[in-house]
Amino acid sequence: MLDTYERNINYLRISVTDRCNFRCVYCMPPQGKRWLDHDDILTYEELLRLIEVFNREGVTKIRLTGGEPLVRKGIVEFIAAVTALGRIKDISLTTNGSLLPPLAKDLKAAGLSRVNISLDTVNPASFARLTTCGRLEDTMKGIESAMEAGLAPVKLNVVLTEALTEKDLAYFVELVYRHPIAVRFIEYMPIGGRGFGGGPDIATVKKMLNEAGRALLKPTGTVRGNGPAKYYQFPRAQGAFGFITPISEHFCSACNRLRLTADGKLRPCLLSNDEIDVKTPLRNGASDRELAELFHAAVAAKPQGHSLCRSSGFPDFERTMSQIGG
Ligand SMILES: Nc1nc2c(ncn2[C@@H]2O[C@H](COP(=O)(O)OP(=O)(O)OP(=O)(O)O)[C@@H](O)[C@H]2O)c(=O)[nH]1
Ligand SMILES: C[S@@+](CC[C@H](N)C(=O)[O-])C[C@H]1O[C@@H](n2cnc3c(N)ncnc32)[C@H](O)[C@@H]1O
Ligand code: SF4
Ligand code: SF4
Repeated sequence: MLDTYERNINYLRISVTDRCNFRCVYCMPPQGKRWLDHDDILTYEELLRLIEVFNREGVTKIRLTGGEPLVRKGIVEFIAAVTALGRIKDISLTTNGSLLPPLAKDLKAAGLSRVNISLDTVNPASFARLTTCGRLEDTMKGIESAMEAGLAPVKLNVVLTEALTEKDLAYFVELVYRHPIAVRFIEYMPIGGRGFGGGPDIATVKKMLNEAGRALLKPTGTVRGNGPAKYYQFPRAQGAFGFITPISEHFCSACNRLRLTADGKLRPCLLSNDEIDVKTPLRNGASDRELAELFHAAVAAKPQGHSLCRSSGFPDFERTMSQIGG
């Protein structure tokens, strides 16, 4: 469905839970957040109904996120049910990877196409500090299991922090030469974390990658995805690097998405507090037509760009990133 600015909205990011087994410093406060009660979270049946209705309005790609989507029980069966609808072309998932090893093969068999895994550094101490309670080794095993299961292309999400070192970049260069992995560097967005600064900027990272790879990264269009990353490749490398620049070079003119929070709010823009409640009407017996109208309202409410584009600065965010799904 086209929005006011002629953007085709065909992608829904669904947060299946606000819960997480990590506490990344840029994503949530150190004490975590008060979790939603189970009753406040959309059930899988409710999610399936919304997916069917929104699919008729043009949604063909879905990403499951959270919090950590793999902490929610029944996720494999849910993905199988979405697959069984036979209408969604691309089902993907964003995860911290730590819980993937026992699930990766089942997720693939259920119809999950691919995973994006967060990995900000390969230094175990820095990883533990950034995630507060994560272990590097668990996420590394998760990445291996995703590759073995064929959840391809595996993409890594690296938020730019001061923990990112030359050693990390050398590791990532080696990785993309050897494996068909996409490593994406993401600018920090000031939303709901502990306040954050430092870390190299994108230009510095690109320069350091060129030095570490002893070659020049060239733009490439070969990486499958629905998101905002711009991709580059070294000659003869199997994988690629991507850059996600919501701050220095935003991509709002190509925005193709809505978000659905775990507690059933449709969010027209990641970086705006506006939300439309679908859970209450859904639970009060709304018809498919009425639910479709809420989808239309969310599409109509999509801003042309985030508030920094309008020079009014970011608002005070009411939710953390973990409560929206990134
Ligand atoms: N500002 C902004 N950031 C986004 C948007 N979509 C994703 N991001 C950020 O991009 C990073 C990577 O997101 P992912 O969940 O891995 O998904 P993706 O890159 O959109 O997915 P694919 O391209 O389909 O693989 C996260 O930090 C997101 O918060 C968006 O619409 N606006
Ligand atoms: C909120 S997480 C949810 C999925 C999963 N728990 C994970 O970490 O991949 C989704 C993505 O948002 C990114 N993210 C979280 N907080 C961010 C911030 N303040 N700025 C930029 N990206 C952020 C994470 O690195 C992750 O790649
Ligand atoms: S980025 Fe993902 S893993 Fe880290 S705290 Fe947020 S939701 Fe959890
Ligand atoms: S900031 Fe908002 S408008 Fe811009 S790409 Fe992200 S969700 Fe879309």
